Amino acid sequence: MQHDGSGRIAVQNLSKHFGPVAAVQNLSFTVEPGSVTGFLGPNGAGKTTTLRMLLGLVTPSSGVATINGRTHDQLGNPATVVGSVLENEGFHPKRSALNHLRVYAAAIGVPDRRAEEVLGLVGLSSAAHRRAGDFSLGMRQRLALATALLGNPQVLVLDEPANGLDPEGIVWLRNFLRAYAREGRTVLVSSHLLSEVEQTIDQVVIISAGMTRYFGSLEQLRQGQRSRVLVQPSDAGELVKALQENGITQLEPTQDGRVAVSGATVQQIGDIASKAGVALYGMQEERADLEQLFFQLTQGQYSAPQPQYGQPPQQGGWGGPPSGPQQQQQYPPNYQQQQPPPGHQQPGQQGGGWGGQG
Ligand SMILES: Nc1ncnc2c1ncn2[C@@H]1O[C@H](COP(=O)(O)OP(=O)(O)OP(=O)(O)O)[C@@H](O)[C@H]1O
Repeated sequence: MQHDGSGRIAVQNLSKHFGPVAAVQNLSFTVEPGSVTGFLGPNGAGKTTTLRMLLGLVTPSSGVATINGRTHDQLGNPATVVGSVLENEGFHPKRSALNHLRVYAAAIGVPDRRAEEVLGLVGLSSAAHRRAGDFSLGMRQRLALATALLGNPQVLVLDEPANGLDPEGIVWLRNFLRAYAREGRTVLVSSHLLSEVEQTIDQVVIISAGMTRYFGSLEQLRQGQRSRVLVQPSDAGELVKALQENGITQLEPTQDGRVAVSGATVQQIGDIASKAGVALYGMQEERADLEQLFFQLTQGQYSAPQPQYGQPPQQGGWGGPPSGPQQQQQYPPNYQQQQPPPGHQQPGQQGGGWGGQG
């Protein structure tokens, strides 16, 4: 069947329920060719389920996931459009790497010589005649990637590809994926660790509890990092009151007894404290790194957010009622970017993981 050849992945209002478990809830995002997109979320966020729906392995409860404007079953010979490596894919342990690839090459109708080519692409030529059962985890991942590449696909979907790779392997994979994307192809890489893929990806889709939390460029996410000031006052209650009276309301107690103030400069805080007669014993500016931000965006899946000042006091005024764990994160508000940046205006998409094209 014809498809539009765009290389675009589109996920639109995708949901999947397993009995009472809402694994994926109304996810929408798009992944464009020419860049590496990270598909990020904590364990159990719904990444694998989303990727499996994209790859035609799980039927959505509602919504649709397409590649080139088509669902997986409409792609004709899918291995020539999308190569994937999903978790826990096995190889016949006694078969050599080359023979494994030849079997798959025959299955998708590509010539035998392609098996040798892809072994070279993933740096496994010297192990071509070794049994896959004797491979290390890193080598098995390379072999899975080689399998995914057999059909020379326009789209590559990898589930947690860095698992089992040594540092050298991670650098190699990073360079490989970036070069692949530079050829105008689409690369979607899932991970539960932002730090693991931060240097590889340009775009990012962040999900938590089956819902989209952020979707856009990594650069934009970086620029939006919120800084805060950690203040050690003589009287926390008085300082909080004074700041709130001056319209500064993003205040949280820290575990070490300080007050974390967002949305105000050191100078503003100092001036307000001084006018209120509150002595300050120290102020420290803290800039959230990307990993902290990722955690903030996704932590609602398992734990209640940090307590905040300002709402009906509890526990001596140190704990306002947090938003519930399943709510969209409130921090920072502009990160709930359901509106993608320019070039990402299409409704929904998602991607997959390490899935050797079977
Ligand atoms: N076949 C299934 N039957 C029942 N529940 C399932 C099934 N597959 C996934 N789930 C549930 O759906 C939710 C999302 O799981 P999923 O594997 O998609 O998350 P994930 O983000 O890929 O997590 P991880 O990083 O741990 O692989 C989890 O609560 C999981 O237990």
